[in-house]
Amino acid sequence: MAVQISPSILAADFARLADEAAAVPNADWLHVDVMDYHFVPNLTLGLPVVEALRKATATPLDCHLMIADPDRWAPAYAEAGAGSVTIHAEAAKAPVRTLREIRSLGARAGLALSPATAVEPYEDLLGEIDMLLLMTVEPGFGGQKFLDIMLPKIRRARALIERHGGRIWLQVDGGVDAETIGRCAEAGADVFVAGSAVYGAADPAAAIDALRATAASQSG
Ligand SMILES: O=C(CO)[C@@H](O)[C@H](O)COP(=O)(O)O
Ligand SMILES: [Co+2]
Repeated sequence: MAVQISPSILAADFARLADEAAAVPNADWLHVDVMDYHFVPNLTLGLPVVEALRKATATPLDCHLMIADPDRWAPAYAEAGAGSVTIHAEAAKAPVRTLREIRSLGARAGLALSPATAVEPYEDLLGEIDMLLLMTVEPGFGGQKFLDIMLPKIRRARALIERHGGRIWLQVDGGVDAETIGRCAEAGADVFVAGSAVYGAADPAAAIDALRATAASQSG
């Protein structure tokens, strides 16, 4: 699978989101971190901002829902035009129903696992998803240090995905930068979220090109 880069707008200037989206024309996705003060101790943005962003950019939106009730809200993000909607396994009470609803609305369905959540118990859900998101920091904030202890989990997830036909994208999110992306790619990730490493750079588009090149050089 070709490397994909999904810059997180959590690290962008929220007062200039349309300009910040335009600053990364080479991004495959725009990663939109939705937080609700309940699932995580932070509050970011919700449906009205996703709807506005949808109109402001042609880049597909990769919505990462860090919210307490994804079963209730995830379909609305697909209806708002997100290209991909990812729910957390720790929060969803009816993940199969919710993932099916996301897909039926035309979006890709993602399942996210926080660092302490093992991937193996979710093997039976792999047929319901298009992307598995492994958090490589505790969810809630950008700018945290990459957790190296997640590398074996990335390898195990890649092996599981391959056993199921290799169709599912494997996304890593948190602390992904020029120094850590190569290890993630080598371990089997193929979609890379990067917030600070892109929007903290003087030239965000050049930072994406550099991240993509490093990941491509390390992926198997
Ligand atoms: O979901 C999250 C944080 O909960 C991420 O998407 C962060 O926004 C990534 O930011 P960096 O770690 O790359 O700065
Ligand atoms: Co995220």
